[in-house]
Amino acid sequence: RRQYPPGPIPIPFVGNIIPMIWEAPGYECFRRWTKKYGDVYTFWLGPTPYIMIGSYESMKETFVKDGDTYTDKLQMPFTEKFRGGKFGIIETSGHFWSTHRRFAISTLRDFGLGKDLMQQKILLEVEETFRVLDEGLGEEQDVPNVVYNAVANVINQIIFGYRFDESKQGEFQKLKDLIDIQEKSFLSFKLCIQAFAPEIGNWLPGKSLDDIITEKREDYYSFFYSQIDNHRRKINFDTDEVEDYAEAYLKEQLRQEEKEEMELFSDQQLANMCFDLWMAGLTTTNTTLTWTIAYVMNYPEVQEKIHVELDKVIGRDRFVTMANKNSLPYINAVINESQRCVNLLPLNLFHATTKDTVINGYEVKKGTGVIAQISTVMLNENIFPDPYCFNPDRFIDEDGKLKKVDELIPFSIGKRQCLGEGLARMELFLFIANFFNRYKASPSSEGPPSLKKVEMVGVFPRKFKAVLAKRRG
Ligand code: HEM
Repeated sequence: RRQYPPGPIPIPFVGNIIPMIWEAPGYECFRRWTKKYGDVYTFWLGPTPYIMIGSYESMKETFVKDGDTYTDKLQMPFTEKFRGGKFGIIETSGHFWSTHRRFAISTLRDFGLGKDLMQQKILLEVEETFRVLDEGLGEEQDVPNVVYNAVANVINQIIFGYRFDESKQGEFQKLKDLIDIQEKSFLSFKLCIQAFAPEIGNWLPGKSLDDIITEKREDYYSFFYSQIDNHRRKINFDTDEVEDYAEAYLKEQLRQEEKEEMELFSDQQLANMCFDLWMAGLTTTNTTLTWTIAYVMNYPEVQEKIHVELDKVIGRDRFVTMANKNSLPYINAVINESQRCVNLLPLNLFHATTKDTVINGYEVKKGTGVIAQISTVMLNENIFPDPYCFNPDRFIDEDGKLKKVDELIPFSIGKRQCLGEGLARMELFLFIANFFNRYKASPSSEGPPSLKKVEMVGVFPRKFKAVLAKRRG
């Protein structure tokens, strides 16, 4: 331990994971350790040390100013087994990772900026959401379920070019069940321990990670491979026009084959890229949206201010579009504050150093785990006084304009910062602004949605019912 920055004393085999699991969802132990040991300390996940970077300033010194040093990943053995090797983007490193990251970013950027495809696809889902919710006006409705379907349709449209309409409900239900099982699995104490401290976890009773991986892997990948086959059958290689990510990838695959560099753009990598984009794009955005609606419903004065702003700037019966974003500072402040309070990833994703380096005076070897502790930064009371209080006004300045606060980093920081940030921001804005422009949301007979985070290690979608009234039209 002496070679690493000081931190909490690890217990053999489990390291420091017990407080993280006990103090769900995990923010408080990290905040406590940052106060006790400083903004750079060591946290042990089972037998592996991770250097935690717990302040914005230290993240800038490391992840930003020396970005290339912090881009590697340590792949967990169970995910390598699930994927069938080192594939995808979230857990790969080096040239392979940077090639696919560049390709995915430029493809998404092309959809967003070049052709406005992204906004069109999202607005289509906003419209569909209205159609479904309008059918239950005045009754208690499962709003999160409607939001979930919409977000799943957006990501599926972007990756595979189609939405789950009536004819695809069976296929969609199968995927939903799989995601549900995955979420529930990671809420299990055994699986958490097994993932991070296998020596102990393997001995606990109940289904093992290996059992679950073997059971579910085929179900997931058969969906992605059948999509790839469908695309290959229909694709027109004679034009450079692309409508979705899978099509863009297959065309790039052909270009690479012509250069005889086939391994980089294999089908297995495409299936894993789709898996990563699908999962990362669905669960994060869905969770943030459901919590945002839940926060607003708990603060009627916030909903009132949203309505006043929308009435002033947008007016009656039209969609809010990205062109209106800069004229709606209060909605932007509500989304910022929701993202800060949702604080989706108490631990964030793990990185590793690409070379020997020095962190806070400590010599650190290549391949050492490092984590940008974004949840601690977003709960720093010096930047965000009374940090657990939901207060969108903290993002509004004296002139009523949106205040930029650097420490708001829900998408993380550095070269592996969220790749879907542009898409996510667009979805959050278009869904929240249009939802509250159309409806007033009131609590069901059970009261406003609970804002308690009880699950271990993560933040999960809020489940609640709401009664909606149409504001106009
Ligand atoms: C509100 C929504 C979202 C939030 C809060 C969020 C947050 C994050 C965070 C914190 C990371 C980890 C960055 C790090 O390693 O330091 C990440 C990575 C990632 N996100 Fe998101 N994300 C969101 C939506 C999306 C969407 C819509 C997509 C897909 C289009 C996406 C795709 C990814 C991918 C692929 C990575 C891994 C990037 C890499 O390792 O290079 N995310 N995200």
